[in-house]
Amino acid sequence: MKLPVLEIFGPTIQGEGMMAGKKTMFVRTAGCDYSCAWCDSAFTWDGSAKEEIIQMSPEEVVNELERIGQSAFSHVTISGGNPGLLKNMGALISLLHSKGIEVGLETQGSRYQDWFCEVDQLTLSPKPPSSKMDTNWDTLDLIVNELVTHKRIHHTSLKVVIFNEEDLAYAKTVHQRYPQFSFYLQPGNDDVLSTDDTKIKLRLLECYEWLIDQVVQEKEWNDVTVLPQLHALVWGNKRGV
Ligand SMILES: C[S@@+](CC[C@H](N)C(=O)[O-])C[C@H]1O[C@@H](n2cnc3c(N)ncnc32)[C@H](O)[C@@H]1O
Ligand SMILES: Nc1nc2[nH]cc(C(=O)O)c2c(=O)[nH]1
Ligand code: SF4
Ligand SMILES: [Mg+2]
Repeated sequence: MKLPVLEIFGPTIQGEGMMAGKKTMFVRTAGCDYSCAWCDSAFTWDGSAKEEIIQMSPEEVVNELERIGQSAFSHVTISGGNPGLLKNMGALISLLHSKGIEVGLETQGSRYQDWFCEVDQLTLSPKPPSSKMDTNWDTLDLIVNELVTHKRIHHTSLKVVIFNEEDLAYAKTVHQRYPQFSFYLQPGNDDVLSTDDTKIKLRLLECYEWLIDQVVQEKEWNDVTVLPQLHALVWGNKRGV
């Protein structure tokens, strides 16, 4: 019943999507079934941090969250890697709920788990062409059908990262295929290795402005939300924030 954990950090703010700005702790699991060309967390799957992976029980995860967060949090975001690969995540979610802590989770939507229906804010982030990954639409349809059947629409959002016009066309396909979910567009960070914070921040704002310009023109984008990665704007490419 252990989970491969790579990082536990916080309290910080959720930098992305439907809960952007919300105070939260993070649990980052190791391992991903994708290898996105621009992944900002490649250390979770490329082997570079394999010595840092700790197999932890749900109780050990909660103990560590409470050790570093004290009582200064009531929300936990689980990300990765792809936490959707882990069949036994349900036990951690139940334990957090039993302590009155809400749970958000980030996944690309390449695998379904029953416990998706227990997540308070589930973000499905299918990957556009610039990632060089292919979307399995049958799997994404299955996940969406399960979430709709279990009345999870208001606990779920879609978020697509955008680097170019081809990505925007892909995002439009996703939005039109699953119009029932709130939809977020996020500018891509094209320099995930840079340590020059001033340069990163200016570049991210430039990409954010470009994305806003694209969206405001078009009727098809009338009910989307365009948000940058707030943590990247504040802290650049720093890990553990
Ligand atoms: C690191 S991933 C982990 C969760 C899951 N594997 C996923 O991709 O949804 C968390 C979020 O960061 C986004 N992301 C990763 N690299 C990015 C980049 N270079 N620029 C903008 N967003 C990025 C992903 O699209 C995803 O929404
Ligand atoms: N502050 C903060 N917000 C985030 N939202 C999604 C993140 C992720 O890496 O999944 C992330 C992260 O790493 N930090
Ligand atoms: S799916 Fe998420 S963690 Fe996996 S490679 Fe892509 S962005 Fe990185
Ligand atoms: Mg991140």
